[in-house]
Amino acid sequence: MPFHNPFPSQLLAFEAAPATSFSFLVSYQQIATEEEELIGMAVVNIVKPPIGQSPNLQGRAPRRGSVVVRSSLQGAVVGNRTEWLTSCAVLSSKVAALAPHSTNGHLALAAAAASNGAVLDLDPVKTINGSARNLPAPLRIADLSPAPMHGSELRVAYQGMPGAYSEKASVKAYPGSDAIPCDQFEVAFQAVENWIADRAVLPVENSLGGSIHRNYDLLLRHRLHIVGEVQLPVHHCLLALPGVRKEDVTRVISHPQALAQCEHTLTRMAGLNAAREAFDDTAGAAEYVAANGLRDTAAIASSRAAELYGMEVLADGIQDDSGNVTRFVMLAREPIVPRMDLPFKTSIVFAHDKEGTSVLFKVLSAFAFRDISLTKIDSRPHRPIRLAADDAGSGTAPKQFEYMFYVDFQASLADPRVQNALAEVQEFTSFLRVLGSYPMDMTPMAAGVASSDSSSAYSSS
Ligand SMILES: O=C(O)C(=O)C[C@]1(C(=O)O)C=C[C@@H](O)C=C1
Repeated sequence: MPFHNPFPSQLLAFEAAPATSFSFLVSYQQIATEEEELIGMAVVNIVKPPIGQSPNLQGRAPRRGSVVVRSSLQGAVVGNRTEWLTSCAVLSSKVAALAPHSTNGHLALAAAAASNGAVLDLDPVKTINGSARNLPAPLRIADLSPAPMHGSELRVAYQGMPGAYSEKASVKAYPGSDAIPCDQFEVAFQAVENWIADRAVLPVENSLGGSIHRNYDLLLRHRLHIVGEVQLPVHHCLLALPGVRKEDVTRVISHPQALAQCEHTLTRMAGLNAAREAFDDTAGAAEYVAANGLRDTAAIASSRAAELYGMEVLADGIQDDSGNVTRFVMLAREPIVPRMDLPFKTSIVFAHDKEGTSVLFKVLSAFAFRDISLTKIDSRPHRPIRLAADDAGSGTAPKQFEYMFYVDFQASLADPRVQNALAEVQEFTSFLRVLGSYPMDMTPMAAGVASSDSSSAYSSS
């Protein structure tokens, strides 16, 4: 798999074939010398046993570096698709958490599997004194099969664990697809870039918390295209282990956006006096409380997370505003063909290297004079952002400027008004990139299906 390792350790990516097996790439480190040194990477393959059979009955002889075990997760492994995905995510996060602290990565991976019940094949990739990591892997017959073209086979990467709102958004965007959990936003981007997933669905803004800046930075750093949007009503619950009362809780953990969206309600909640602590994602917070048997900690997450991780709902609907909505974008390797017969939105980012506000005024005028409505404008302070390679080499890359401006407007790139406006904008700016032109999510907030990339067979409309 053509990976470079941007992270110091841990889980790098998932490759999901949930019907039969589940693979992910994990790196682990030697910390015995107190210096964190990468000692290996492994492709870990969890094999799903046939229903009703235990793993060691399927004729897979345990090989060197493999373990065949039966224990607590076995029931989930042979259960339905959701349980299978959940157990893959839980098991892989445990392996990723365990491996870096070991002086023997193989043993650590094996031990993690043994404690969770699965057949685990370790296929180590040499990294010490060897350069296997940098050599291209030989093509296999499976690599030549065409990319999946039907909704049921579409692989959609999202950040978080099963039960996260991003998972729900992925399912809303691409009904019938396989949702692939990723531990970080960057992993979801890489999963699409490396053909492990076909799409990524990532949150970009929330009606209470505002923009999710990390993803705007990543949009600029990577070369994926926005091919759709989906808006999801977010209904938060306060979850705790069965029998725990609000009075027992001293700590509430969740994704920072979720904590922000519930801040006032938590402060006013009778019987609750708890510190807040940030966690990677809402469902991950619930799983952490459950897995560690924490009776003094509650998590803010969805009711689905409560079901998945065996938690009880202490309080329901705790977001500060009942109209709490998060907007997600769908990302793909290729842009879609913009259309004029559907309500379309276009997202751009630009920068300028001139002093003052006149450039911004001129850019906005280019849209205003053509009656093009803006739906969002946001700015990010300039930091030394690593741009996608072809932006950096184009000669239009930003040099000295103070802000990157992100603008969404309600029109298609196929519209001549938009093409004229962008031609004008390019004259005032030192950097301009169209992030995508895509169908607007017109579904009523209560339920329904999003507008998705209309050029593909995955279209949900
Ligand atoms: O943690 C999750 O469940 C997520 O999907 C992430 C996220 C976010 O990043 O904003 C998504 C929707 C909610 O607004 C809260 C959290």
